[in-house]
Amino acid sequence: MSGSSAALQPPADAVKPVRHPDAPAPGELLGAHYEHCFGCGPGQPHGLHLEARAGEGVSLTAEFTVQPAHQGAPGLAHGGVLATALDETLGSLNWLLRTIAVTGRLETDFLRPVPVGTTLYLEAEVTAVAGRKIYCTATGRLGGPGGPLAVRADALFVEVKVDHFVDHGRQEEIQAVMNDPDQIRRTRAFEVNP
Ligand SMILES: CCCCCCCC(=O)SCCNC(=O)CCNC(=O)[C@H](O)C(C)(C)COP(=O)(O)OP(=O)(O)OC[C@H]1O[C@@H](n2cnc3c(N)ncnc32)[C@H](O)[C@@H]1OP(=O)(O)O
Repeated sequence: MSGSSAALQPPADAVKPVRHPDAPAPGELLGAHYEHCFGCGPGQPHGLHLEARAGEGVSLTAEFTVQPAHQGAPGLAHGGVLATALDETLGSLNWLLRTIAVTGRLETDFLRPVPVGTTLYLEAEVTAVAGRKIYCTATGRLGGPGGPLAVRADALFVEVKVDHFVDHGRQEEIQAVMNDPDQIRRTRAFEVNP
């Protein structure tokens, strides 16, 4: 079964998303937003090391290669890891809007098993925005853009202030980010508009 629930249907007053004028150009790699992010950070040895690239409008593509550390069943990717890849890809869209937002709801369809060693090719786009609510959708294909559809997701992200992280995050990590002399790295840790 597939298709998103009523909770992920944009309301009647939803509008089309607007790409931020300073969003990276189509084709540009977005880079990791935070070194220790499990989804994209280079500082996580068993992380996904997902690489996202800006697309046209408010869309992007991303890739990640399933490693032995990502197994659930023997030789197959864990479903939670695949959901993480979708979540990270969808979350990266907010950089194109220059909005700080967190996942409120993520609905995932697992359509085919994904073997270890496979590169999952992901495509995502924001479909609608209603106030603080950002509606988006993503697919993951085996091997490349024309590969078989393996996973898909619909999600709702909710815009938050940077206080969301400062108030709830462990002080150790928040302080380390705040003390980073690199302003871009500091702001991107929370995907904040610099
Ligand atoms: C920095 C980028 C990192 C990217 C990494 C990948 C993304 C992530 O994994 S983020 C981490 C996982 N997510 C989280 O930890 C979020 C935890 N949840 C929260 O903090 C809160 O519940 C939060 C912020 C989502 C919403 O709370 P709050 O700010 O009080 O807003 P709230 O008033 O409840 O909701 C706002 C609107 O969203 C809707 N909404 C909120 N949650 C949901 C949900 N689960 N399903 C449907 N609608 C929802 C509400 O109904 C409300 O709608 P309306 O405006 O029409 O009344």
